[in-house]
Amino acid sequence: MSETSLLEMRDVSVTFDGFRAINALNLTLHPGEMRAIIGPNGAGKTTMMDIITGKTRPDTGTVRFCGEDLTKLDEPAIARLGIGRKFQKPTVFEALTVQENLLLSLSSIRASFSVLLARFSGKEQERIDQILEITRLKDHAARQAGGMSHGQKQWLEIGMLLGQEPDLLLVDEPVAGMTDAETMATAELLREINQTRSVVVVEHDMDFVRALGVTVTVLHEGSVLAEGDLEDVSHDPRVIEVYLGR
Ligand SMILES: Nc1ncnc2c1ncn2[C@@H]1O[C@H](COP(=O)(O)OP(=O)(O)OP(=O)(O)O)[C@@H](O)[C@H]1O
Repeated sequence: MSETSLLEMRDVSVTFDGFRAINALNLTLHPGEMRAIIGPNGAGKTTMMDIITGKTRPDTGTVRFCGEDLTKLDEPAIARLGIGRKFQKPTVFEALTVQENLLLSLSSIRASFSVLLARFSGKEQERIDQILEITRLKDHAARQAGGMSHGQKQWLEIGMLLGQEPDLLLVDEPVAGMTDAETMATAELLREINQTRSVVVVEHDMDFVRALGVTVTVLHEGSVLAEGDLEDVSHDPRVIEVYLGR
């Protein structure tokens, strides 16, 4: 592993029933970096996230995070190392308030409904307030999560991920189904989070990816097809052929 990498995937391949979903994939993420992953349907984006989080084991190759070999660890161990994932569909506790959802997510508290009945410390309230601020949910703390808009639920779930204090956040299609204003606010929100944490975000929405202003990795047939600024990769004839020009 190079000294400057936070996450390094080398020659990673995985085959499902003879179909090679990830094919000699190489990816290096530097500490503090935010990376956008794009690519057509079936390119292997979700499978790549599954490999990083330990949900899928690669057939060959290495995956290192802070020097640790992730292919030897299970999902809870990888989460404990500091990798948190947000799936596409929000899965907040609808019957609880925004604040209660965040309280349950805090890494300092053992997630259990009994914590809702117990007193929690000023330090925990302080962290919840910080997360409410980052996720633009300060004015909604006492609202029931089920009554929030789709975009607000996504922000709450990003907030719940922050509650686990991961060093690296993996975020899967966060702006699908959002309004344009929510999409731009989400780009801003992730940029703020990226001031203190590393982020890998998979997204199809090019306006959102442009607003992130970060290096883009284009996946195609399980490999990296191109990498660079969105402007550069979007002018790459190979990328136009397989993805942007369709
Ligand atoms: N468990 C599995 N068993 C068999 N095939 C799978 C499995 N998981 C993924 N695949 C296949 O691997 C390929 C890559 O899928 P993956 O979901 O990683 O792509 P993706 O880039 O995330 O696509 P999308 O943008 O549609 O979410 C697809 O052809 C998919 O059908």
